[in-house]
Amino acid sequence: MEPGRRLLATLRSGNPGAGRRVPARPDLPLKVMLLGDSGVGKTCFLIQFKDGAFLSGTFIATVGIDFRNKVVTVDGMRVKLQIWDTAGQERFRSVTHAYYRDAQALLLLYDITNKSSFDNIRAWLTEIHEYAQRDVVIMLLGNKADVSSERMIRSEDGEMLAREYGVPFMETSAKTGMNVELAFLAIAKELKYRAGRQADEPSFQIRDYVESQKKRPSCCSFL
Ligand SMILES: Nc1nc2c(ncn2[C@@H]2O[C@H](COP(=O)(O)OP(=O)(O)OP(=O)(O)O)[C@@H](O)[C@H]2O)c(=O)[nH]1
Repeated sequence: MEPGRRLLATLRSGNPGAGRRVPARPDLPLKVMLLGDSGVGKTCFLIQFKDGAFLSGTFIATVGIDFRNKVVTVDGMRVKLQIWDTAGQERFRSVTHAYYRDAQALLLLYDITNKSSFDNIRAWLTEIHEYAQRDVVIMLLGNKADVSSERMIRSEDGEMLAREYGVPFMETSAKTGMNVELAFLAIAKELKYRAGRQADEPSFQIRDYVESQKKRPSCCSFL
């Protein structure tokens, strides 16, 4: 019996122990990592999700690795996301590699205004295949979609690369919040689904879900 129902049943039965605090239903803990070149917006992406705020102004590169927790509710279940924000700079790679193994999901970001951050995605995927779990959930994100005037990478190119690697894709903005929550929710849904599908639960396809829910930047690219 679920803890909530058990509490209700105990209260109804008038059991003397009914006044005791019943522990909340345990959260499903999940580890997510943010990866991508330095400056693509990983820290801002995390802050936007966690606090709904955008860190503008001087760019301060992450040193090593840091994490934040956020609980989301997915189809009635509390999912505790532990989100690791990694330093994109090359010199911290050996530190961050050590954390790949424990991650159940990876959000891999590039910056749509920075071509080299997109060109480096293949190298990131090679590292991921080397260090992460085989069944890790990967999502490709083209961040800074709000800066359409400086766009260097077409949305179609992001889509093509994602299709080649069989991963879901969307463009995001840590500044406006576009698709930020959706990225984490889609991952939480996928991992919750994998953790234990209920008999009456329909099957879940993360790519279909992302395609049906994602917002597209309002202005098309100049490319
Ligand atoms: N316009 C716009 N600027 C962004 C966005 N995301 C991040 N930025 C800016 O890009 C710069 C780098 O952002 P960070 O989040 O610090 O980048 P990072 O990927 O964490 O960088 P490292 O810690 O070095 O790996 C900052 O000046 C941010 O204000 C976005 O979605 N839109």
